[in-house]
Amino acid sequence: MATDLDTYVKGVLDGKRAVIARAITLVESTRPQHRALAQELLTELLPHSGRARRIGVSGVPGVGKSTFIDAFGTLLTSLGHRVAVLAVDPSSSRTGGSILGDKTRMERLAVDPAAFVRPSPTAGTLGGVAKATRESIVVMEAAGYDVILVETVGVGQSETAVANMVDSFLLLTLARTGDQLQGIKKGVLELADVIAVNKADGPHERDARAAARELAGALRLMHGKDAVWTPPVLSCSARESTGLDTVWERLEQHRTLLDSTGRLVAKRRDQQVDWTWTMVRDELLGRLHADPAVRSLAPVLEQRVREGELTPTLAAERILGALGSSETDMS
Ligand SMILES: Nc1nc2c(ncn2[C@@H]2O[C@H](COP(=O)(O)OP(=O)(O)OP(=O)(O)O)[C@@H](O)[C@H]2O)c(=O)[nH]1
Repeated sequence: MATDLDTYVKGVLDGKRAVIARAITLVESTRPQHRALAQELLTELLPHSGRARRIGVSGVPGVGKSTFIDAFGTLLTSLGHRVAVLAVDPSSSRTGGSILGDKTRMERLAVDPAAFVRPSPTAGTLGGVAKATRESIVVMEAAGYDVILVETVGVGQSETAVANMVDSFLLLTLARTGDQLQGIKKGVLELADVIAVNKADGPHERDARAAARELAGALRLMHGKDAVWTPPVLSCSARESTGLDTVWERLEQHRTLLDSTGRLVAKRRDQQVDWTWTMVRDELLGRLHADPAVRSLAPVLEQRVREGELTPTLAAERILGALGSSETDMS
């Protein structure tokens, strides 16, 4: 059933779940006629967006992200918040575009009327998935959700992509001490604003607390004593819903700090500009790979570079020179 722009806008602003779901499907679509309508919709919704707390949640598979988001989201809705859960997982085939996958992953939240759980778009490339998620944030905020949790798989570039679309970045980790700390990628520690050692329950509770203290010390060294914000390291149990209130408090503190220093506005503006250039780069790359002249020229040039007959610099220049030209024999 085709839906017109006004129906989309009104339905989203009224918080109608079926329309919100269709609006997100629209912004995820790569079909040209959908893209045009999606941009019109986003233009209408943009003035109604921007008021939510945007939080990234990351951690390696097995750390307990689903359990955490289910418990954390439930805590937030009990405090009166409306919570949207989005995900960036370009490798995701687990949901196949249906919401069922996440319904079973987040049992309580999926049936909570104050929450909306949306699985990662299965668009394929990270650029495509990130674009759809960024635009879905606009839809969810316009629909009145005031906490947006963006989940990411703890591998590859997805974390950086998510860090670039949220205000605060929460890293979930497991009890590790000493040498095991090396196992946490430094890059992801640099993105983290709050860290929580999960599964601090039963026999693991003491280990988790000790690991949190050790990691906190490492972070103080990393950030220096004059840092405006040193990421706090907490411990929690998603399974038993303990320590989650402190995680929320610290995320709130981080957001208040950003807000009071004017950095939240600056950060979001920078993210918009960053997003623009990311899309320009993705689009250019897409055109490059689809260009007939480039496609016929590239294998020849690659071969000549392999044979040492042509420098990579000259080959790159020729590839770029071929873009958009109908000449195919430029080797
Ligand atoms: N003891 C304990 N186990 C937990 C806790 N949180 C999650 N788990 C368990 O850890 C396993 C992985 O949990 P998931 O929530 O599926 O974690 P995940 O692999 O990061 O999640 P996805 O990537 O979303 O699939 C499950 O067996 C959970 O029951 C916790 O706080 N304590």
